[in-house]
Amino acid sequence: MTVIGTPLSPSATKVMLLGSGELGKEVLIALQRLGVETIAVDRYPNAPGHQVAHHARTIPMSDPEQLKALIEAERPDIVVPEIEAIATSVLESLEATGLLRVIPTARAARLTMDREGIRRLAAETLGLPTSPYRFCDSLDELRAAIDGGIGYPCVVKPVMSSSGKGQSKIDGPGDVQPAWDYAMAGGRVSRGRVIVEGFIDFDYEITLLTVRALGAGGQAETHFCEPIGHAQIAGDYVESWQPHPMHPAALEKAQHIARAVTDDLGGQGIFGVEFFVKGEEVWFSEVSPRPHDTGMVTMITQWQNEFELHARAILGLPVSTALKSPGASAVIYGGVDAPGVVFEGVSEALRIPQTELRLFGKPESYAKRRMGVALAYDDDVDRARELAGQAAQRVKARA
Ligand SMILES: Nc1ncnc2c1ncn2[C@@H]1O[C@H](COP(=O)(O)OP(=O)(O)OP(=O)(O)O)[C@@H](O)[C@H]1O
Ligand SMILES: NCC(=O)N[C@@H]1O[C@H](COP(=O)([O-])[O-])[C@@H](O)[C@H]1O
Ligand SMILES: [Mg+2]
Repeated sequence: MTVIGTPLSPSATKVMLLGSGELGKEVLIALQRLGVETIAVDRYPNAPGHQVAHHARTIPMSDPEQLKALIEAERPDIVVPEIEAIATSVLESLEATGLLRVIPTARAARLTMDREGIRRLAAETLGLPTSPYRFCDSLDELRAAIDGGIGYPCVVKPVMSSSGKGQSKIDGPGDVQPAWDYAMAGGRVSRGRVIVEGFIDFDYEITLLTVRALGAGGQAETHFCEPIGHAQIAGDYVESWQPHPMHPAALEKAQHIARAVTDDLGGQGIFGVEFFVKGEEVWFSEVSPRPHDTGMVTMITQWQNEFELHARAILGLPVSTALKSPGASAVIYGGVDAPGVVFEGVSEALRIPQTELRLFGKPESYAKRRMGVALAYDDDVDRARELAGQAAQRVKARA
């Protein structure tokens, strides 16, 4: 049974977020509402989550010594990874002491830290359908992998990256060298290894938010949210909507795969399981053992959004994945490279009916940095997409 203490007192239930961007910020808000004492950690000061937590700490989270020292100093009950680039060996050794819990598990954080652990688990251990793939450590190996069977078109990604950073599509031999160079420059943590995947010519792609929470008897239970459709440009999500209609056979396959992956990863919390779908055929793409960027739409579509679901599941509380209304989200990019930007058009955006905005408060804008998101609801999901898109377009950052 869950008990929650009083923040800033000896009885406090303390949760540390490793990564405090837009997703962590909402998890922190959900935890605060449940009376949890929160510690937000990120690699740079004044990250979105730093601005709403009880405590804000800035360290390079991929440095094992600094991460260990911080966790030992703060003594959280629960550690919640929010990005993948974390020294997960430290989490595994601390979890083994039994003094704290890692969400969902330290092993899940390690396996999803880079693309190799999770891809080999899904495709080779669990036998799930994925794109064909090879891992390569040099340009020559990349060329050999493509010529040796992956073929064209294909997609190259640094093994450790997200939001499309360092990712490119290769249509022919002339694209190989630029794709390699871009991957080397674009990973979140530099490492000379990439995955090359055969290109899947899908009809649509979805995120299936999957929650592992505790039932009344204390046993793990799996809950699925309605499928979230999304559109990506250069590997980064620009728009998402929920629900995305699916053929019942495809939905059943996706749920079956999501259950297989999340059962193996174990623990408590929400997972964003990504799929490519063509007709009734379904490919597993990847999984985040944490809230998913495309799931920001649930801030307007679900009674319990993905951040609240994560907070509840982490704490061992009951969850509901029920839909409140169909809806959509549209990303607001920085558009400019500048610190301390000013957002114009906010009231014009919110004059569009049935919309909401989130401005994340990132201290510095880059042209392609996600700075906010517009949300809209409507019984008609296409109408919701139009409204969210219009609202996002009206918001402009300036230096
Ligand atoms: N093998 C593939 N075939 C077709 N499209 C692909 C393939 N791999 C990736 N993509 C496209 O690129 C997008 C991003 O890929 P992926 O999810 O692997 O990258 P990511 O950097 O981990 O993104 P995020 O962290 O935002 O989820 C996918 O959602 C899809 O639109
Ligand atoms: N696809 C993963 C994802 O969306 N992660 C989210 O982006 C933040 C980093 O943003 P930044 O690169 O702008 O600092 C992360 O902290 C997380 O909230
Ligand atoms: Mg992805």
